[in-house]
Amino acid sequence: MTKGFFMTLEGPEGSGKTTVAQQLMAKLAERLETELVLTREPGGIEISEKIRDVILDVSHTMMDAKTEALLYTASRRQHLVEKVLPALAANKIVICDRFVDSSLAYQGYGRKIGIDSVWEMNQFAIADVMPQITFYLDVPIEVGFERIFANKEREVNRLDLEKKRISSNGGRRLSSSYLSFSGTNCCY
Ligand SMILES: Nc1ncnc2c1ncn2[C@@H]1O[C@H](COP(=O)(O)OP(=O)(O)OP(=O)(O)O)[C@@H](O)[C@H]1O
Ligand SMILES: Cc1cn([C@H]2C[C@H](O)[C@@H](COP(=O)(O)O)O2)c(=O)[nH]c1=O
Repeated sequence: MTKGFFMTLEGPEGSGKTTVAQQLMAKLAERLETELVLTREPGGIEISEKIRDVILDVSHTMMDAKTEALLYTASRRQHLVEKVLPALAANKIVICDRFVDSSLAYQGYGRKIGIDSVWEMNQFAIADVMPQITFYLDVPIEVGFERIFANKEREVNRLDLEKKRISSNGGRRLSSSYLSFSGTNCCY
């Protein structure tokens, strides 16, 4: 049985998840004694950051959609057991930039693998561990991409290059896919 509190941020690239996560962290730290952990997916720990590098490498244009989905899931599993679950067991508040909803939206809908298949694959990794609350930053995909491409310091990754070609229709599909599986604990 986990203790602590697990919250996640979701939304398209450039929607402001990292910015909001840092602000949330600062506000909570002002008000609470509880220890806070700010982390991200894919990544957050050494093994998962290495998996992130493999996924986002611009030279990996041959990557199969299911391979990509499995890599996100493997990264999630390791991050969960090595960082998130121990923090929750120690009664900490964990704020995570992306979690399983990203896989449902990007791999399930975006890559057309299917929500049920991606959910099933992720169950093997997360075994019913879900956030108590998810904040969805509802920013149009085009606005998010304008922001990130305006930031010359941000390294452009394989997925950014792909999405530069995404039409506004593709963006709307991603947003509506997030909304389609939002649960009662989600602040979308
Ligand atoms: N409310 C906002 N209005 C305008 N620009 C913003 C806002 N919030 C964040 N930004 C800017 O947009 C860019 C992306 O923000 P941020 O990194 O927080 O988004 P993100 O959702 O975490 O992106 P990514 O998915 O690429 O990690 C940054 O340059 C940031 O300064
Ligand atoms: C967790 C997760 C992420 N993605 C995608 C979304 C982004 O394009 C990249 C990197 O994430 P960032 O927050 O923008 O730095 O990975 C995904 O497709 N599936 C996932 O499960």
